[in-house]
Amino acid sequence: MAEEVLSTMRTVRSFACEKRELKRFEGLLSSTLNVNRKRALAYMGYTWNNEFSDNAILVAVLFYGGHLVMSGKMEKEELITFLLYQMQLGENLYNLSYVMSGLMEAVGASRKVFALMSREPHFQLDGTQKPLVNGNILFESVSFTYPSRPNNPVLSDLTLNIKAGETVALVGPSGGGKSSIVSLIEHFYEPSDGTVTLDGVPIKDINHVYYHQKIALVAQEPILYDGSVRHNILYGCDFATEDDMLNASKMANVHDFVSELEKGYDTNCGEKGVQMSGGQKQRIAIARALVRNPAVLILDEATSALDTESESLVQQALSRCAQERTVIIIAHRLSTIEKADKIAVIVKGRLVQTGTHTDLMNETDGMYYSLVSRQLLNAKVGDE
Ligand SMILES: Nc1ncnc2c1ncn2[C@@H]1O[C@H](COP(=O)(O)OP(=O)(O)OP(=O)(O)O)[C@@H](O)[C@H]1O
Repeated sequence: MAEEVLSTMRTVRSFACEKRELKRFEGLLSSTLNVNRKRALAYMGYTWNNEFSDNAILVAVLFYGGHLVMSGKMEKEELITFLLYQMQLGENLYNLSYVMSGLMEAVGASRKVFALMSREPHFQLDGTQKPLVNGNILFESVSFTYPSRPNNPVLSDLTLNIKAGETVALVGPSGGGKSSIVSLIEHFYEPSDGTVTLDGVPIKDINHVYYHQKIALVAQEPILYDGSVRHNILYGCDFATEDDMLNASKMANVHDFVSELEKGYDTNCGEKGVQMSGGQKQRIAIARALVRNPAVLILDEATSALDTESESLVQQALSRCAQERTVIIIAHRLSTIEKADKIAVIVKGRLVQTGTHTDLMNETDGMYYSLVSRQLLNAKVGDE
């Protein structure tokens, strides 16, 4: 709990929840204290019992042994020998109980570790194929349900063909399943039904490392690591040169702001990128995706944290690099996807419309038309 709260300190402070979190922490500490108190009591009982039995046995042995010696049934040397053996045995049993309690503690703690170690993943990343990638992605009658919510189907019988070199935008109401489509393309999950293929090869059969060199994702919430800007851009891309990194940075509009920093590309981004602004994080994440020169580029709300000027610069850069590759864009601001080759409207896990912006705007009773009209209306009301 302490780790979670410390790493989200800004949220805690901005909602003035310090005292509440402190209380929660105290609550957890006092339950730990209760367990420790019980343990101390049990240990005290055990030690008293042990010492009492030890002394009781000694008294009994001395009493009965003394009686045997005095009545001539036993030699006094034999009694002393017996006493010495008995004391040694007692000590060893005492030590054995210590070892046993340590052992029991270790068994309790290791149960979780072994459960994790023997956990079988839902699917193996054991694909071996390394096909030549052009960037055709095909969803064939795909249905999908998250394993944690088996009764909540997210995609139903979805067929979507994304041709190589096309820029395809996924739009639709929030919660419709757009990011889930991206998760399936990224092979974070496997569909419950149907197949997802890249250039005709089911993605589960493609080598994991090879596949992710060809497909790059800029996620909704870009995650940066504690390390330099260079380290973050080149993450998992050992084959890229310094020039590749500079090119990608220029394309993603990172170069200008990094050049103004004292340490340039060696500037630290901080844990989870906390020392960068939201827009800078997104641009670094875009550079990280571009540096590997992917055949398929996925942008999940990738420019949502940018101001209008940076957004248009990044959009220009993205449309420049979109010419040579397949691009899949999810954007809520529909103005950013007007130029896409194809727009797929996803509602409640189903594909309800596909076509270009012009085609879909002609279908005045369609979902896309109403989404665009609503956004235009909101923008107008905002302006007024
Ligand atoms: N990891 C998860 N586990 C269980 N259910 C999830 C998970 N991620 C998303 N969902 C559910 O799947 C449905 C589709 O979510 P998804 O994120 O794909 O929608 P979306 O169209 O991308 O939404 P948005 O536009 O708001 O990002 C939602 O009902 C959501 O609650």
